[in-house]
This record gives sequence, C-alpha cells and structure tokens, in this order.
Amino acid sequence: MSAPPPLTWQRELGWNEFFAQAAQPWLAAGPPHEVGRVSNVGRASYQVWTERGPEDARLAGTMHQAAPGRSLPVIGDWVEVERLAEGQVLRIAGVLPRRTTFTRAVQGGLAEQIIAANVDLVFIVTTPDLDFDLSRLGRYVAAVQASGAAPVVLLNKVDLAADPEWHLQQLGQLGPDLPVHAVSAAQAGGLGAVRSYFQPGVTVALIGSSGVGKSTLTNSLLGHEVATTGSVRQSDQQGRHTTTGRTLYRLPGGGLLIDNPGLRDIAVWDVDASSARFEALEELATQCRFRKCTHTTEPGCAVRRAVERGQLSAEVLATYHEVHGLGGRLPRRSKKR
Ligand SMILES: Nc1nc2c(ncn2[C@@H]2O[C@H](COP(=O)(O)OP(=O)(O)OP(=O)(O)O)[C@@H](O)[C@H]2O)c(=O)[nH]1
Ligand SMILES: [Zn+2]
Repeated sequence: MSAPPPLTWQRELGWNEFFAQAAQPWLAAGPPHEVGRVSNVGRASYQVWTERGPEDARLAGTMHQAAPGRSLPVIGDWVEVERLAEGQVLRIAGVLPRRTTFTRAVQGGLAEQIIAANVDLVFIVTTPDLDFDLSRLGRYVAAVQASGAAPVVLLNKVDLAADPEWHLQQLGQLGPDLPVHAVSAAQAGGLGAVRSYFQPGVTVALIGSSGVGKSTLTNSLLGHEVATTGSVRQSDQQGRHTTTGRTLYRLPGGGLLIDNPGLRDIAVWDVDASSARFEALEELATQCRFRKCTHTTEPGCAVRRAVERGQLSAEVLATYHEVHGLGGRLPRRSKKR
C-alpha cells in the first residue's frame, strides 16, 4: 500500500518520504490524526506548524511517561498530532524519527540532551575580529557534521575586514569541501549566495558567538524584523515564558530558518570543549560558595583554589572560560592545523 502524495504545505516545511513512511500507520487511521512540525517549545506548551499555520499544542498524557526510546519533542521535530474539538489545542501523541539531531552533553558528559531536530544545513557565523578562531570553528564544523547536518561557514562583517582574503584563505583550511562565504548582513552584502541555500523544504540553523550578527542576518533573510538583535527575549511582562515569538521561520522564497536560543548558544553543545574534559571542573564547582560561580573573581571559588593547588590544570579553566564567553579571548591565528 502506498501513501497518498504529501501535501504542498508539508513539503514546504521539510516533509519527505522518510517522514511519510514513518507516519503512515498514524495517518492511515484518518481524522483526527494529523502531522505537524514543532516551531517553538515553551516550558509547558508547544507550537506546531500544521496546514493551518502555527498552532498551540500540548503533550498527550502518554507522552509524559518515560519509555525506552521515547523523547520529548524538540524544535524541528515532525510530530503526530490529534485535532480534538474545534477550539481545543492540538495534542501531540508522538515524535516521528529524526533525520538529524543536535545534542548537547549534560550531567558532566554522562547524558545527552537533544536540542534541535531535522536541520539540514548549519551556517556557522564568524567575524574577522576577535571571534576569529580556527580551532574553535573546526570544532563547530565537526559538531555539525556529527549531527548529520551539513556545515557552511559565513564570514560576516566583511565590511570591517582590512584583508578579507586572508580570512577566507584561513577558513579554507577547515576543509577542502567546506563552503565559505563572505557576507555583510548589515549592508545586505553577499546575501545572494546565502539565499540560494534556502530551497523549499530545506531547514537551516544559525550558530555562532554572541554579536557575530545572527539576528541581523535572520532579519535580512526574512526581509523584516523578527529576531531581537543584541539579545534574545524569552519572557513577557509577567516574566512567564512566552511562545509568541516563533523560532522556526519560513523564508519568503522558500526554506526554513531555525533561530533557537538553545541552538544559538553553541558553547553548550561544543562537544569537544564542554563534555568529559570539564567533568572534574564541574565536580569542583559544586563546592564553590556561589551556586552560579563563574570561577573568575568570586570569593570562595573551589575551582580557582584547585588550580592554585595544582589539582586542576589552568588550561582547562581557561578553556572553560573561553567556551562560556568569560575572560579575555585572544585572536588565535593558527598557521596550520
Ligand atoms: N559592520 C557590521 N556590523 C554588523 C554586521 N552584521 C551585524 N552587525 C552588527 O553587530 C552587532 C551584533 O549583531 P547581532 O545580529 O545582534 O548579533 P547576534 O549574533 O544575533 O548576537 P546575539 O543575539 O547576542 O547572539 C549589531 O550591532 C549589528 O548591527 C555587518 O555585516 N557589518
Ligand atoms: Zn567557582
């Protein structure tokens, strides 16, 4: 038995044979069974993109029970939903298998948390200034490849570079087949090449340090202001988490863009730097006087004490600070990798 041809809205949202096959038993049962794509995840609520557009959704009771192989929906997931009576929010009954997954290490590297699913392409954004660090960019490339997505490097703020060719040549060392583009998001320069990646159904995510221009780029690509430049707003006036700001966007010419705080914060899923290497440090950090100690200048810092006593290498702490955007970061102009 072959599945009916998928609808156009689904294709535009990234649906393909892989998902169609997985959803076949669910859809074969007919109404109220539908599918949709998770476009935002709040603390207790979800937003799912269906034929009708973005809709509020809630987990079905059975989804709350832990079961082997069961995972809660994340941004980018295709989910099985039930449309109850008109006016009621959609109910998420299941998560379809994922084609790609971004994970980050939690519990000191003992467990993995999935933060985004079904991303096809990841734009790694950097700038020709202090952010430029080939070894860190190399780790991002490896992390993107490990997720199953394809990496593309964007050298943004190229208008500020004295010698853009030097930076491009350096980035070329990251891999012979790695696409690299020089852009200026603020001046809409070089965006044609970037736009050409957004084919219908292709899901793209942006990652990069704070301030490299991800929001500016998002706004230029979407043609209107959606992303908050400078910071990510997550709460409304009452301080509640709000799901009104979508984090899965459809581009005017096709293609989808995920701009999600969890994914943005590359430091947390920079696998090499943040997992096992920091286990000892995180163990020590439980003894710091302050729960949110940054191990820089706080009194009663168990981590710095351990470094002073030679129990923890100063390099591990320095890397930890670099990954978390703390402390002085020097431009490292690596010659050869
Ligand atoms: N000169 C120049 N400035 C740019 C360019 N793109 C972005 N900027 C500026 O860089 C600053 C940071 O840009 P954002 O878009 O907020 O950076 P972001 O990566 O979203 O930062 P976070 O929200 O902290 O993750 C803003 O002042 C932008 O106007 C560019 O191409 N050239
Ligand atoms: Zn500390």
